[in-house]
This record gives sequence, C-alpha cells and structure tokens, in this order.
Amino acid sequence: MRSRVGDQWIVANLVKHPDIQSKLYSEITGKWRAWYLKATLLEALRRHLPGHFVLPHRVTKEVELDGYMIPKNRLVNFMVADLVWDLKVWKDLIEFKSDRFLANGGEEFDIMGSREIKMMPFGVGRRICLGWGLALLHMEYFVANSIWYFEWTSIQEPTTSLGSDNIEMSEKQEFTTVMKNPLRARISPRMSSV
Ligand code: HEM
Repeated sequence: MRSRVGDQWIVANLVKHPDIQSKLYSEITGKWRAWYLKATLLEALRRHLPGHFVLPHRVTKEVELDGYMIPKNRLVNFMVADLVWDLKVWKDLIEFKSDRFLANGGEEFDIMGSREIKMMPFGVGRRICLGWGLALLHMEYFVANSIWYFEWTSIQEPTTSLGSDNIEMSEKQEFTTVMKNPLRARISPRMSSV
C-alpha cells in the first residue's frame, strides 16, 4: 500500500521533470547499474514521505531523552517528516533532485541509518520496516517497467523541455501521504520497447 503511494509520487515527478525521466530511460536501456533509479526512488521518498510518523513505540523503562524524562511504558513516536525539512541537512530541500543521492559516484544511501540518520522513511533500528527491501525492489520494478515501455507526459499544456508546472503536487494526509489531486498523465508507447 505504501509502496503503491510511493509509485504514484515517483511517476508524478517523472512527468513533472522529463529530464529525470529521460536520464532514467537511458540508464535502463544502457549499461544498467540502477544507481540513478535508486537515487530517484530515495528522492521521492524524501520529498513525499509516505508516513509522517513511524508506528508507536513504548519505552520499557524510564529513560531520559534530550533532557525530557519519559516514564516507563509511555508511548513515544518520531516526527520523521521533520527530518527531511531540516535546512542544515538538506540543500534546496523543496526541489526534486535525484542527484543529491548520487554522492560518491552512486554509492548507496545508508537507509538502515547505521552510519548516520538523515531521513528514515522506513524507521531505523530494531523495529525498522520488515518490508523495506521488498518495497524498494517493487518500486524499482514498477518504475523501470513503466519507463521502459512508456513515455509519461503531462496531459495539460504547456509542457516545456524543462518540465511541467501544471502537475499538482499538493499532499493529502490519509493513513499515508497521498496526492490531493491524483495524477493524470498521457502515456505513449515507446516504439523501441513494444
Ligand atoms: C514505501 C513503502 C513502505 C514504507 C515507507 C514503510 C514504512 C514503514 C514504517 C515507517 C514502519 C514503522 C517503523 C517503526 O515503527 O520504527 C514500518 C513497519 C513495518 N512495515 Fe513497512 N513500509 C513500506 C512497505 C512495507 C511492505 C511492502 C511491507 C511488507 C511486505 C511492510 C511491512 C512492515 C512491517 C511488518 C512493519 C512492522 C515492523 C515491526 O514493528 O517490527 N512495509 N513500515
């Protein structure tokens, strides 16, 4: 369910940013290392975090957290959405830029948070999402196949080579963060792939 929501945000961004879509297509049809694809998925998870919180956690003993005393058995949660709005961590954070995850020549981002925690779409630590590997794999297959077979463009004019400003990216809070106005796009078969 959350990965389906992720798919919708990713494709919406590919319609909005045709340059990213054609770079992805070149990667898929070329010597496929999937680094750019992975970076784009991570950027979509950063920019449109499916959940603003993790699941509720409970402390098993009294614990001090940043100067606050949390009594035993009290529920705690984490505002994971705030992490991706930290100007000290993310440059140009409003913009959708796959490249920010391509530092060090495409080295994978530390999604487990074992080295550092810059964002945690799947949580981190012992209760990290059990399906995170499957979710990323599913999104990779969905996006790679969608781009391999079809070109996705905006149904509204004007669309320029720099992108489309008419894709409505407002969010709506349900169990996950969904598109307020679901994506409507033109899908054209790529002749080389059909
Ligand atoms: C984009 C897709 C997904 C996102 C963003 C996501 C995110 C999360 C988050 C934030 C948590 C809570 C972690 C915590 O409380 O610390 C979680 C827990 C969990 N997720 Fe996911 N998830 C996704 C897909 C999936 C899929 C595909 C599966 C199963 C096939 C799955 C299975 C689970 C399970 C079983 C837990 C509970 C783990 C526990 O409490 O020990 N998730 N997920």
